[in-house]
Amino acid sequence: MRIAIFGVGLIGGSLALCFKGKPGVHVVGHSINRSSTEKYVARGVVDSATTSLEEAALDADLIFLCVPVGRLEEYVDALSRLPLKRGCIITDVGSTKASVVRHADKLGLQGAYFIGGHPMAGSERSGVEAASLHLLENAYYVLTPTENTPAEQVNKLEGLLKCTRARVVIADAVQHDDIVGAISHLPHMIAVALVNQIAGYNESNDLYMRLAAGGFRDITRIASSDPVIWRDILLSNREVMLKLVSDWQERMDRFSDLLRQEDGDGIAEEFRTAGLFRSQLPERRKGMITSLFECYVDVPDHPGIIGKIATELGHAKINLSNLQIIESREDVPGILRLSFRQAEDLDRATALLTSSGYDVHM
Ligand SMILES: NC(=O)c1ccc[n+]([C@@H]2O[C@H](COP(=O)([O-])OP(=O)(O)OC[C@H]3O[C@@H](n4cnc5c(N)ncnc54)[C@H](O)[C@@H]3O)[C@@H](O)[C@H]2O)c1
Ligand SMILES: O=C(O)C(=O)C[C@]1(C(=O)O)C=C[C@@H](O)C=C1
Repeated sequence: MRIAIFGVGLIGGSLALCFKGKPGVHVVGHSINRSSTEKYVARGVVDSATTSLEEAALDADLIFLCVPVGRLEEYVDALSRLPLKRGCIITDVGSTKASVVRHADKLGLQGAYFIGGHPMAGSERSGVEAASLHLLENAYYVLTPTENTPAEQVNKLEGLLKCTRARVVIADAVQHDDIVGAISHLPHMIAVALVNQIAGYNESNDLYMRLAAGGFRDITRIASSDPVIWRDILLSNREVMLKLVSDWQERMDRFSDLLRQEDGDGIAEEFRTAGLFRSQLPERRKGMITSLFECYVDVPDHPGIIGKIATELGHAKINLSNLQIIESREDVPGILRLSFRQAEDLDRATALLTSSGYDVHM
């Protein structure tokens, strides 16, 4: 089986790593730059790489388009002009689905099938350097076949995606964009607006930046995402975003009213409602390179306490992937953030530390 990946960056590279080395599979990477193709091979992410679109697509059974959303349609067009292998499946990983699915449907590929795709995993990092074999593990992977897509082809793609260990979900492309606009694209816009607002204040007083602690970091991680990738996503989902921004402004207006009216009960109610909904979110799944499985441990301000916790975990053969002190002040208990690569390690660490008398929370 020959799998071609156009754009071997964070997502394309992570997919390539999932397929590479499987028996009978050859993964070919495509980039418009020779230096990039050399890098893909040197890093061992693909079996071969080329700058030629024709060469990459030739005889491919499966083609993944992993370029910015704004480039997807021209790739579908270019592929439609090539003599593709009969039964070839072309899929993409773009964060919006309606426009590319509509475009491919209109085009009517000869002997090949287009099935829109979107793995709901990622990170604020980009490029092949950020690719990971585990990125998509346990994440939802949305496929958006249309009524013209044969079920057999969808099943074939679903079967191939098993290598990623993601969970496939079938959705309508337009509905996908409404929902993902709300739970992914809007948060990115809010994070960026918030960072830029604070950066403005910081120009006259750098204490803003120096005091920015856990809360600011937690809500703004995604503001460091790639500008071109996100420009394309937001423009492609423009209509949906305009409605969502307007709803967001209404939410902010509500907060302004509550503040103006000094309505403490109303403010507390907003937090209560939000906390309740958030506590019902599905269990945190792996799907991000940076966050993985995490828990927080309240630690007393004793010298050597961090070493003691790390040693306890080590003795129990629990693999810690990161450890961060997020709050530590004299005479006040601190908070340790522990990150693990496996859910099982998180569960075992929680049980162990709780039985040793530590307060562990998620
Ligand atoms: N970053 C995420 O969290 C995330 C998650 C799911 C899906 N996606 C989608 O995956 C796709 C790729 O995003 P990524 O995060 O892997 O980005 P990336 O920047 O890591 O990779 C993009 C790849 O496309 C190539 N590329 C960039 N501009 C190009 C152009 N003009 N022509 C041809 N190739 C070009 C780059 O060389 C790179 O290999 C996007 O469509 C994005 O919407 C991103
Ligand atoms: O975790 C992140 O950094 C992401 O931005 C991942 C995220 C998301 O918003 O959840 C971003 C874009 C994708 O299309 C899918 C996933």
